[in-house]
Amino acid sequence: MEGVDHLAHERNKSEFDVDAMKIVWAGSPHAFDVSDRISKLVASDPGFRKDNRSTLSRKELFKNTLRKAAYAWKTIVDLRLSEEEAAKLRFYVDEPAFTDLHWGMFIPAIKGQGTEEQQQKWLPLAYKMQIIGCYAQTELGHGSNVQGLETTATFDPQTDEFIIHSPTLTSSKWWPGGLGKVATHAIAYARLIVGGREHGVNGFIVQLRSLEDHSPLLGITVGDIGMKFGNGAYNTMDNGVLRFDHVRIPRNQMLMRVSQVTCEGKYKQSDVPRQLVYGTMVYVRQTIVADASCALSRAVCIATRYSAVRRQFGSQNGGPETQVIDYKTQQSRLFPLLASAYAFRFIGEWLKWLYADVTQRLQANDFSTLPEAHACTAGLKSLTTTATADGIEECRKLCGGHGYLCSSGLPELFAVYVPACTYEGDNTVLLLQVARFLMKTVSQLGSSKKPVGTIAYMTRVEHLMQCRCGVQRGFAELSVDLVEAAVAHCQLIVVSKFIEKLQQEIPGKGVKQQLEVLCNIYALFLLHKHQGDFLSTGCITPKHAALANDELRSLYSQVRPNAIALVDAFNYTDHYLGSILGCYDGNVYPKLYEAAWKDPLNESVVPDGYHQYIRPLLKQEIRTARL
Ligand SMILES: CCCCCCCCCCCCCCC/C=C/C(=O)SCCNC(=O)CCNC(=O)[C@H](O)C(C)(C)COP(=O)(O)OP(=O)(O)OC[C@H]1O[C@@H](n2cnc3c(N)ncnc32)[C@H](O)[C@@H]1OP(=O)(O)O
Ligand SMILES: Cc1cc2nc3c(=O)[nH]c(=O)nc-3n(C[C@H](O)[C@H](O)[C@H](O)COP(=O)(O)OP(=O)(O)OC[C@H]3O[C@@H](n4cnc5c(N)ncnc54)[C@H](O)[C@@H]3O)c2cc1C
Repeated sequence: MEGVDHLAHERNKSEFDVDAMKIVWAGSPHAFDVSDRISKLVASDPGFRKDNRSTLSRKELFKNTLRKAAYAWKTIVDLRLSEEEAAKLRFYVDEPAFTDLHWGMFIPAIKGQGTEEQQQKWLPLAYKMQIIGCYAQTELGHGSNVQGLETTATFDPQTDEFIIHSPTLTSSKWWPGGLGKVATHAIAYARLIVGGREHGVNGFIVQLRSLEDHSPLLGITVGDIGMKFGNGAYNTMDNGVLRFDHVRIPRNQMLMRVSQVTCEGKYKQSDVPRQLVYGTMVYVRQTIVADASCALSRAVCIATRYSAVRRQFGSQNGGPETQVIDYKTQQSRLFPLLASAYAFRFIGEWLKWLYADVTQRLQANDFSTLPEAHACTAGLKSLTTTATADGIEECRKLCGGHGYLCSSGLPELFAVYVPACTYEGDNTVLLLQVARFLMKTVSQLGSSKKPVGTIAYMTRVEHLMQCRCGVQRGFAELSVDLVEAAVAHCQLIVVSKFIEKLQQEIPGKGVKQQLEVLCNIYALFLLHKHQGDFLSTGCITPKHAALANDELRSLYSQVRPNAIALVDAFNYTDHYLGSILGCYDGNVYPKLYEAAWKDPLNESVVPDGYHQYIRPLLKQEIRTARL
């Protein structure tokens, strides 16, 4: 049955132009072209093979990641790929690595917090990978509370240097990706001390390892923090520990866009807000939102294709059993996730626009939209990563027992993805930031400062005006409710941006109609899930709730014939999906059967350890010996 498309009958049912939807998903014809070309290039190159990750030891796994990163770099250089193509290549190689932090945080931190001069010095080295950087902020004792970091950077005017020091065990840097075994440099965050006075946390470029033999420089103790959740998964990354023992760096290695220290030991603050020291996190949170739709769509693609292949019960007169995708319960779990994948794709696009807009304004010294950008990136990062991590696990369950096999791709995807709920800001901590922003807005309602952008709706919510006295009851006391309010606010953004997307012209037969169905599913599913809140606040009546439920059922029926085409529109190669259950041709069973025999445990019919442990048991030798 090799070469047969087992999902062809499903593909024939679809009512829209899948190729046009692929362009909508990618964002533009150009983005589609790049993505399509590079994903196929990676998939066809045996150097990027990844199906053996779960069976390798940590050392083998890590060395293999180093090999792949070097091979990816060679490919990028040999083929003269553009920055966009290179980023896509790293994405489709699909293996967390030190390069994520080098390109994703180290370089952006220098760009965002370095002066022109610093950028000119460091960026060319970093772009050519003549130095490899990481982002060393978190410590053993403090991650969320950045102001609580203990590492110190004390200015020594005698030598025009900073002395970077870890005064306590808890001040050891702990977690930075790429730090453990690879990075030659770090952006290390430390409390700035000038003339005995403290000036808050700032970033410093610190060389960690020799560029000759990779050994740690004087005063640096560095290593890996150990195995993390799951086999393979995020263990390809060398998250590290780092201690500084009075390490000296030149003064001009303090990132000086936000504040400066002169050679005379004078501390100066620029006109830009201090919060720009946190700017790299805003940037990365925005990219994490865009990534969420990739991870969720990947899981949904696997679960949808497999649900169309898998049959259980319902055979009539010896005919085929029912495809599990036809069960309403399966649809009610799967289709809201499919809708979420599309919703997150569009919110990711919008957030990218918002970030570009705020960056442009910052360059023109307009800081007015920074609080909103912070709230949106923090809140949407929290919402989308929580929903995606939960969604991947739901997809595993939707695939029944086979979803638990590594060859389904779902266990590894979950293990790799789930720390996204913690890194770049714990999701609850981030929602508290959104709540703080919302409460600040509420407290200003009625003043001359009118809320705009994503909070413009607040002026239209009458009862918020009366809530103000309640808010003063204490933020901490009400934090549980405030976090719920923050989630609701973020969901409102997601829904409204999905609706705005539909107001644009969307070419392709039936494409807009499909997106309308998905948008309605996303919104009505939320209403259904939180109907208690909507009913108790009088926003809807029980009749509305029942209608919403009926409408959802009808929407699921409309998605059903298009489900396979809607996941085909993600345009994922089998290599990227990394899942037998999700393979394009749906030829699941022979592939599962074949894969089982390739497991190292099946290399011999009689396992290692038989003579030592099984035979003595069977022969009752163990019991005899004990008696
Ligand atoms: C199967 C294989 C798959 C393979 C897939 C591979 C792809 C995967 C690759 C993914 C790569 C991802 C790599 C991840 C690497 C992770 C890196 C990290 O985690 S780096 C460390 C990140 N750390 C954090 O995020 C820490 C979180 N904490 C904070 O951000 C802050 O400390 C805080 C905001 C929680 C509190 O800060 P504090 O100064 O105490 O703030 P206040 O609450 O007092 O607020 C003061 C004021 O500032 C405003 N504010 C706060 N933050 C910001 C900001 N970032 N930007 C702008 N403004 C900010 C805040 O609102 C307050 O404003 P005010 O007007 O006073 O109310
Ligand atoms: C895989 C991975 C990669 C990482 N990579 C990097 C990296 O490259 N560079 C780097 O610097 N860091 C990195 N980190 C660290 C990461 O940024 C932190 O772990 C994260 O910010 C959470 O901080 P924490 O560990 O201190 O959590 P904690 O703050 O200790 O959280 C523990 C619990 O306390 C709760 N909590 C904390 N504060 C509050 C509060 N104010 N109110 C209510 N509840 C609260 C949280 O919700 C959570 O439930 C990485 C972490 C992981 C897991």
